[in-house]
Amino acid sequence: MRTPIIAGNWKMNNTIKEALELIEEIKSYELNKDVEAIVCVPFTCLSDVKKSLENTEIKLGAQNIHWEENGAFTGEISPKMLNEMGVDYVIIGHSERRQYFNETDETVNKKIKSSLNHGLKPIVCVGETLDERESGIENDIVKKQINKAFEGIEEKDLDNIVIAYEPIWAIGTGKTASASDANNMLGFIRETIGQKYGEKKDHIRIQYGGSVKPSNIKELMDKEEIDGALVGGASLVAKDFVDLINF
Ligand SMILES: O=C(CO)COP(=O)(O)O
Repeated sequence: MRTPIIAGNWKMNNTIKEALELIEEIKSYELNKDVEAIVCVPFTCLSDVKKSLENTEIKLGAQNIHWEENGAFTGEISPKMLNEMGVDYVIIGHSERRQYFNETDETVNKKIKSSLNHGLKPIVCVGETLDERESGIENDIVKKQINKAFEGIEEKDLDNIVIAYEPIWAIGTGKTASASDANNMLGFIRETIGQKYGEKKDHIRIQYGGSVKPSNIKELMDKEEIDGALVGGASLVAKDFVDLINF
């Protein structure tokens, strides 16, 4: 039985003051304890949000990481630094980072390994563009992303990794993959993991992401392969995020 997992990706939103207001509002609601809830906040808010999450079950996530522990990498943040701040999860390979910041399958792989070595749980993002889907090559694209991401990753680490399938054409566009399309792709991802790790494939949690809202969460979560959601826009509104956790 895989624990459902709802993660909010705040992206580049919220000052510290705004972040604390949002967390306070989320905390004012009763949350389903059977669902793992995570907020992935900007680096600048990590420390304050961590304090505000004390005595709650909500986990803390970051949105990126460098694979080295330290060194001449101006503007980057290392796993050691995130670890010190009490971060539990880190999003790796989000399509916005692949598109705007030269994230590649190779750097995604290095970041996953480094996160695991420092006790951080990676949320590994994969997904195809609209062009790729219309050309019918979405499975090939996602399979390649998964295989590269998991190169050199040991079976014992699978319990600490989450995969997020986010078709790029569904992010922030209001277009959601249909629940059955999403379910099919997640099943395909699980099979791809199974080709490498056998039965362990049933342990790994796979999220869907892309215009997830309170109005479509139930249909998505009812699907067998969908273990949770990685949520952008709706995670910035306290009541919506709470409704997603309490789907
Ligand atoms: O990119 C996403 C989460 O990482 C999805 O964003 P939206 O939920 O705003 O479509």
